[in-house]
Amino acid sequence: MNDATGSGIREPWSRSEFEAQLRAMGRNYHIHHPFNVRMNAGLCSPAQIRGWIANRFYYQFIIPKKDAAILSNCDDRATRRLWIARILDHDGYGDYQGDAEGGMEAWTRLGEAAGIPRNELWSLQHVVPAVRFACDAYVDFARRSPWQEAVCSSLTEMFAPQIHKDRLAGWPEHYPWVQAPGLAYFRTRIPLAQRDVEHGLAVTLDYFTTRAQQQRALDILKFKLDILWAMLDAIEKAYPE
Ligand SMILES: O=C(O)c1cc(C(=O)O)c2c(n1)C(=O)C(=O)c1cc(C(=O)O)[nH]c1-2
Repeated sequence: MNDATGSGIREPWSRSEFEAQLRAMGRNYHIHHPFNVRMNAGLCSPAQIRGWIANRFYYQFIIPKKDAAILSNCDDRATRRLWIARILDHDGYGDYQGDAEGGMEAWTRLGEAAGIPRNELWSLQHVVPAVRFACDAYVDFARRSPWQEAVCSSLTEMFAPQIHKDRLAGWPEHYPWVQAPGLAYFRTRIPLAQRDVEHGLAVTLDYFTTRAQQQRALDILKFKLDILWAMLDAIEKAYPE
């Protein structure tokens, strides 16, 4: 314990030590979940892959609502100008800005490439209750919390590039029945996640400055890691081997 004052109040971590503490939380990332490990090793059945795609779609479905909740709570114009890109990344741009299709469309293509018709995916009929509860908890947290805390909760994306790279590397060999163009979502997310993390980390390192606040940031990140973990627990149970 670093208690320089002798008062029981711990010194804050330096910026780089705080970042290292946040990054160390990657040990709890769903990349280590048994279902993901099996998926990555090529051991999932087509029904399990389809079940994962259809359920993970609900995460895609709530992300723009989560980001809109953060925007609605954010008083800082400079942050809003950057944050709004996240909504457009997922929803696409509409006719005004040139009609970029966005991540939800790319995920829909992934579903189609794996044999899930568009309407079936969007009907959410395959989404199991615990996946819905877990994702809804993320939106709820973003609605009720100071926007900087909600920004901090997005930092699981620090660990996402590797999980996307693993899928790009493994799926063509393990799951050749998933048509290759369907994997585009994973490719496009890598640079976007890196960009998002750069911004999210800057907000987090600036906002959580006392040791108690830094500890709170770690708790928030754990809460979000638990959401992703709980989703895979539920998917694993719904689609047994
Ligand atoms: O496939 C994954 O494992 C994974 C994880 C995460 C994440 O770590 O939160 C995101 C994504 N994908 C993703 O595609 C995405 O757009 C995304 C946005 C966010 C967020 O919290 O705002 N996380 C993630």
